[in-house]
Amino acid sequence: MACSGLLSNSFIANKCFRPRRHHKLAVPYPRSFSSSRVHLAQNLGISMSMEENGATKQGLDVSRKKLPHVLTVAGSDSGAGAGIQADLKACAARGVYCSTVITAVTAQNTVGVQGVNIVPDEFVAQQLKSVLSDMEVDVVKTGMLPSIEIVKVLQQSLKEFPVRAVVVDPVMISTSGDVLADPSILARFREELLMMADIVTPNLKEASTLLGGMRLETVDDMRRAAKILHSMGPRSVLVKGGDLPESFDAVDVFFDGEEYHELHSPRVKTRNTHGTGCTLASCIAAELAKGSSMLSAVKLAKRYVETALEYSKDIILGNGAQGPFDHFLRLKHNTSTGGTFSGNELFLYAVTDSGMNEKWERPMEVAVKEAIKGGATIIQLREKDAETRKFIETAKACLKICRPYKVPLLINDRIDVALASDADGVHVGQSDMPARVARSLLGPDKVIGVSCKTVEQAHQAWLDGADYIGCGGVYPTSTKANNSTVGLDGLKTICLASKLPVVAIGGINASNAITVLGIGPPNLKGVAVVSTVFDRSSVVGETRKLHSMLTEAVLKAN
Ligand SMILES: Cc1ncc(COP(=O)(O)OP(=O)(O)O)c(N)n1
Ligand SMILES: Cc1ncsc1CCOP(=O)(O)O
Ligand SMILES: [Mg+2]
Repeated sequence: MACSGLLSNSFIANKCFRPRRHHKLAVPYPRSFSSSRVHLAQNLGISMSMEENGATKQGLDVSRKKLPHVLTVAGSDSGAGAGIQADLKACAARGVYCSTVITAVTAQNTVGVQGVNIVPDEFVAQQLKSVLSDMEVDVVKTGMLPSIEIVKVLQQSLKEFPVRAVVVDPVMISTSGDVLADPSILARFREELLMMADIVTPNLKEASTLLGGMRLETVDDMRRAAKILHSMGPRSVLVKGGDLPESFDAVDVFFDGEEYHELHSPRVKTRNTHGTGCTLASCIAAELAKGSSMLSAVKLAKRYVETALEYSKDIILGNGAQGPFDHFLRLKHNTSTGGTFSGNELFLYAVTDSGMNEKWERPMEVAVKEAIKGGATIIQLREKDAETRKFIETAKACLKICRPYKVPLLINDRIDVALASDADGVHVGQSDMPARVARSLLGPDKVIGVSCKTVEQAHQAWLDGADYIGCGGVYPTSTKANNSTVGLDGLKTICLASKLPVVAIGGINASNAITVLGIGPPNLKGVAVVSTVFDRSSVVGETRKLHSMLTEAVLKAN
């Protein structure tokens, strides 16, 4: 039996328990998005035959999937908040391979830029050739281009090795106000680089500088700037309004030559904004490499940056005015749930139901105690109709039962009840309070579970700082009316996509629990049950039966 989810379950033991030719496109330079079959196939992640894509057979794997690939051409930031380092982190966070051509090495920190050492243009050319001639780059993202010669070198390289899209972040002024590009480069930007850009992403200062000092103080000014910049050649323009005075939201203006889109996001109060421009542009590039349209790439990138800023707002690093942020959303949460929640707690997850308790004339505390005695490894109080005060009292009483057994007690839906009772966490669904908000209310030490039926929801749960996801209904159940099912296939797809541990829920009982856990992904950590343990005359008996079946399956698989 394929039972790796179970195999990796340490909780039970604890408790009792290679080169390929570059696809040259027959598309006129510099326009880069092509509907050619090669690129359509690449967008879909399908490898074309060797003969079709022009590669030779020798030494190649015909069946391999195309890896989305962004090449960043930018400067190195010793503080690692911006530049090449930010680009690498951003692409990694978005699941895209990132290669690097370094144009300059800067000495900088949170205070500012202390030194810039420009890489000789011949060596920039050599780096470009090394990567572009070999590594199937989808999208090039440019950052700091510190000399006209380097811009020329890049232009030449892209003529020789066209890519699908070019994202130009016109880095001229760092967030600390230091000028990073020679002013004479401006003309070249305007005449050449903007011409080859599929999108250019200036902030207000950069847009103003590119437009000869145009005053940009309102969203209408940004719209005008976007239009003029668009007339200079890029296919799309994103003017970022993060520095717009007196705006409540952060407003960016996107213009593709036809339509304007005002993209609003909540303004995150933080000093940790160093590298947001590089990160946003890299994310746009990453999403384009994965196949997104330009507007959705921009939207996804904005949302990611907003999330990362929110997560990193309290990080303290360096003494300067602007700190870096955490692209992986982990630094702040290193201490999440005291670092103790591993996911193994999800092995046998008992979710209460007051209707069932009433039917069997059993107080909640008794039901919880029996479930724990039978081997439940985590409890959730799911009380849909309880009065708030009573719910808090019950939660407190159940916590007294759970704590000596070190069994976490979570509260379904009600963050207020979790806070008031000092429960170990909450479980929220897609129509409940967003996990990100729950996290900011509960802090880093509480457990947060999120119900997910799709890969996108699972990804968002991770972005939002959840600790696990509940996936289901796996099977139909009368416990939760009108609940759509994902089946075993859906469960497996979500587990494989999830970076978080997963517990399966919905219609799980003694006859199918082993099959469910047997589907294999190692992050499938357990089963959550309601009726199988609580709609029975003996909670302890039913829980024990399920626990010993699961444990036996683990031991057998081992
Ligand atoms: C472990 C676990 N997984 C999923 C759910 C369902 O939560 P939700 O989608 O919010 O539905 P309700 O339980 O609130 O009806 C859960 N409770 N526990
Ligand atoms: C709360 C919930 N969420 C998805 S299915 C479900 C109910 C599961 O109940 P049962 O274990 O009785 O099928
Ligand atoms: Mg809910």
